[in-house]
Amino acid sequence: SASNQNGGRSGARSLSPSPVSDDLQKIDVNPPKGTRDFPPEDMRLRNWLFHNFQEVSRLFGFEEVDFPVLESEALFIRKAGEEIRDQLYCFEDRGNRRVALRPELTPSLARLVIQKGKSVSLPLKWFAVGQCWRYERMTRGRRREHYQWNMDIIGVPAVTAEAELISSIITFFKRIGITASDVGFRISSRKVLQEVLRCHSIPEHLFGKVCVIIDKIEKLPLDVIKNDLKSAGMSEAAIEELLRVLSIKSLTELEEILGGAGEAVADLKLLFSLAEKFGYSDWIQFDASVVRGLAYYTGIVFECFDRDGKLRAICGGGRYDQLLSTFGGDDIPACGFGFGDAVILELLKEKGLLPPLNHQVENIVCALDHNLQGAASMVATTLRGKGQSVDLVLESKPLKWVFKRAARINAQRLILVGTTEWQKGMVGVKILSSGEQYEIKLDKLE
Ligand SMILES: CC(=O)Nc1cnc2ccccc2c1
Repeated sequence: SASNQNGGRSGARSLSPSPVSDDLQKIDVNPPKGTRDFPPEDMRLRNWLFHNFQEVSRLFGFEEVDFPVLESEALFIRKAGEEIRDQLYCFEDRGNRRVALRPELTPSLARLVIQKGKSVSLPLKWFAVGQCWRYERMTRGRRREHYQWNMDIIGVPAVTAEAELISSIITFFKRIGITASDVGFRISSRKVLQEVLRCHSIPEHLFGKVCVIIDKIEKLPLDVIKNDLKSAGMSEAAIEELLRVLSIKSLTELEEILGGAGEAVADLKLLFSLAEKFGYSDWIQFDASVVRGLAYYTGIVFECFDRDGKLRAICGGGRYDQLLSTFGGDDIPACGFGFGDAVILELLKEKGLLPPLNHQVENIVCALDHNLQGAASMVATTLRGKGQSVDLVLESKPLKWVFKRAARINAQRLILVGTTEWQKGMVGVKILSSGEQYEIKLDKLE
């Protein structure tokens, strides 16, 4: 039946109040505090970055997984005084459930592994790229969300897993033009701390909390660190020994202090020898002061830093052999890393390595007469059927407008549908880079 544009409701529509008139105030067009929109130029850069994350994950044989951004708050409640806990974006939902926007991906991954149980065979090599959230008082003006690339190997106790993960990150860096003179990895093992704490018979349950305190050693004054360690239950002697061990800068020295029998030294020696075989020795260094700020790491920990020292850690990770069992799962070893989308872009900007990305379209199709709009749609559909991208001009516009739009969208070709040509089943083609112009039968167009 003939109906007007809006389905015959025009009469009714003009009578009902327009939504804006209810209250004249304009909505805030900016995104919520600490969050970002991704307009096309930013989305192109994000897609380029994520494509590289995904390509490297593919090269390493990892499978992609994803989880809800909303999780039970319980997944992230750890009593080790972590910053990530203080800033949890949590709330009570309409069903009175305590929920949180995930601040990281690893707990969700652990949850899914446990949920899958025996139905998956180990080892698992899973990756995810997901948005993570924190709620910070905007006093610090920092972002409340970022995207993280995570790679995890579940079910491999040997440090061959950590060596593989570090290799994947270096593969990523090489793909985007970052070299070993731009960044490096500081590597240590929390088993170093563990052995010191055991020597001073510090109870195991303090381990996570001590690590979280130590992780702040570069950010807080030493006496504050010492006080926190004391109130965490460490003796003066234990604190002194711990701080001394943390200042060790070589594996040889570490072996002298801890002896060659411990797992810490053995793990690190094996990791560094594997690095040699992978060919990335000049990307890594031992640094006993690296602990990372997440309570659940139990072994090797690493973080990537920019050698100019201008930026925060680019990425970080480590072994978390107890996380699954703390969630009630089996005692399954695991290790992984998180790689945020913010610092890496700052580094690429610094290095002049941001890729030039612009919007491209192969064809812009335009009817030269409003009676040929249908014909133009057929031409667009034919080209799209051949895998060609088409920006179809949807209203009758002066040619000047069409050329301007063609330039703005970086069209390679202008396809003109004119009456005389169309009667011969032909269209006009203009190659916009060369200006070359010709007519062609539609089915010859590709
Ligand atoms: C540099 C940056 O944006 N960091 C950042 C931003 N948002 C987050 C959100 C959750 C957890 C960590 C986060 C870290």
